[in-house]
Amino acid sequence: MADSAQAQKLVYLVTGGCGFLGEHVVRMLLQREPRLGELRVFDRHLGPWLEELKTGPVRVTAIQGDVTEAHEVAAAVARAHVVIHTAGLVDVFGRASPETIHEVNVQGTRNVIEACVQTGTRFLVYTSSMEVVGPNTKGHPFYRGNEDTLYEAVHRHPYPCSKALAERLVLEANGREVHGGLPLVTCALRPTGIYGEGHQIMRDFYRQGLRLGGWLFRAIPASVEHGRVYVGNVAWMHVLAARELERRAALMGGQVYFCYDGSPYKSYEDFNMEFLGPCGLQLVGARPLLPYWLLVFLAALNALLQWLLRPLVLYAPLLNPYTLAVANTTFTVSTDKAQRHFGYEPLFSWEDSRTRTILWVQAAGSSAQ
Ligand SMILES: NC(=O)C1=CN([C@@H]2O[C@H](COP(=O)(O)OP(=O)(O)OC[C@H]3O[C@@H](n4cnc5c(N)ncnc54)[C@H](O)[C@@H]3O)[C@@H](O)[C@H]2O)C=CC1
Ligand SMILES: CC(C)CCC[C@@H](C)[C@H]1CC[C@H]2[C@@H]3[C@H](O)CC4=CC(=O)CC[C@]4(C)[C@H]3CC[C@]12C
Repeated sequence: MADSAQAQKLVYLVTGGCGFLGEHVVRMLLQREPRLGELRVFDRHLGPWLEELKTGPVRVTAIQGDVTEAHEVAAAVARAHVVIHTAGLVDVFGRASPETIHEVNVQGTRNVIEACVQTGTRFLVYTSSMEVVGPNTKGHPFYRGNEDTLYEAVHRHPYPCSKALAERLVLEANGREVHGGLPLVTCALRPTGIYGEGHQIMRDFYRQGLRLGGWLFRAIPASVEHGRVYVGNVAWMHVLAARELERRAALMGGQVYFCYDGSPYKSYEDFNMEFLGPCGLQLVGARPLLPYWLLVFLAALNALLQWLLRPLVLYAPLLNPYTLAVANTTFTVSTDKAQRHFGYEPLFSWEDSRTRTILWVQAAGSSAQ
C-alpha cells in the first residue's frame, strides 16, 4: 500500500463475507475499492450469489472455512494485504451454547490476529458492536453518546461478553510486529442495530404481521430510543477504514468507531414501522398494550421453557430477558469520530436507505407466501 506503488493491486480478505453485513462489504469493495486485485470471501456457509461475482474484472476467491480452525484462517490470510473480520455468531436468542459463541467470536478473532502476525498481513478491521458498551445489565440509558462517553459497561450475556473480549484482543494487537518486521494496524467498528436488505429479523417481523392480518402490537414505549444504522453505510465505513488504515495508522491504529448515519432516533418498533408501514402493516397502540411487568414475566417464562425443552427441542423465541432489556433501554450514538479520523460520510441518505429497505422487505415478504 505504499505511495510509490499506487497501481499496486491489493488482496482483501472478508471473513463472514456471506452474512448479512459481509455480503454488503463484499459488494461494496467490488464497487468502490479501485485498488482491489483479489477478493477472498471466507465463510462457513458460502452463498450461491458469489458465483455471479466471479465473472467480473476482480478475482473473487470463495473459501469455505471456519474461523475456529486456525490453519484454515492462516491459509486464507496468507499474502492478503487487508483483513475485514466480520464473521461472528450473532445469537441473543439462546440458539447456540455460550461456549460456541465464545469459541467463534473470541477464539475465531484470536485466530485471525495470529494469522495476520504469522503471515505478515498488516491491516485488520474488526466488526465489533454497540453491545460491547451496552445496554448494560442495569438498564442505564446511553443517550446520543460517543466513543468517549463514560458508561458502565457490565455484561452477563454470552454475545456481548464475547464481542467485548474479541474487541479487546483486536485493539491490544495494534502495534504487534508481523512477519517481515512491520507493525500490525487494527481498528474496531461498532455498529448499532443494523438494518437493510438481508435483515432477517425485519423480514420475520413482516411475516409475523402478515400472519396477524396486518397488525403488530406495540410492546416498548415510543420514548425509548434505539440506535440503528443502514447496512450499506456500515459496509462503506468498513471499506473506507480499511483503505485509510495505512495512511493514517498513527491516528486510527487501536481506535474504536461507532457506525452511524442519518437514520432517525426512534424506538425499535417505530423505526421498523418506517419500512413495515409502507408494506401495509400497522402498529397498534400509542402505548405498549401489555404492562411491562407482564413482558418481564413472559420473557422469564420463555427462558424457563427454553431451558426445560432444551433436551427435546430448540425453543428460541425473540422475547427473552436479554432482548427485552436491550429493546427497552435507550441506546443511541451521536458522533463524528469516523468523519474526523478517516473522512467517513454516509454514502446512503436516510431516504435512500429507507427506500432500499422497503423494496427488499416487500420482495422478501412476497417470496415467503
Ligand atoms: N446484525 C446486527 O445488527 C449487528 C451485527 N454486528 C456484528 O456484525 C458482524 C456480522 O453480523 P451479521 O451480518 O448481522 O450476522 P450474520 O449471521 O448474517 O453473518 C455472520 C457470518 O459469519 C459467518 N460465520 C459464523 N460463524 C462462522 C465461523 N465459525 N467461521 C466462519 N464463518 C462464520 C456466518 O456463516 C455468517 O455468514 C458480526 O460480527 C456481528 O457481531 C454488530 C452490530 C450489530
Ligand atoms: C418482542 C420484543 C419486545 C422486541 C424484540 C426485539 C429484539 C429482537 C431486538 C431489539 C434490539 C435488537 C438488538 C440490537 O439492535 C443490538 C444488536 C447488536 C448486535 O451486535 C447483534 C444484534 C443485536 C443484539 C440486536 C438483536 C435483536 C434485538 C435484541
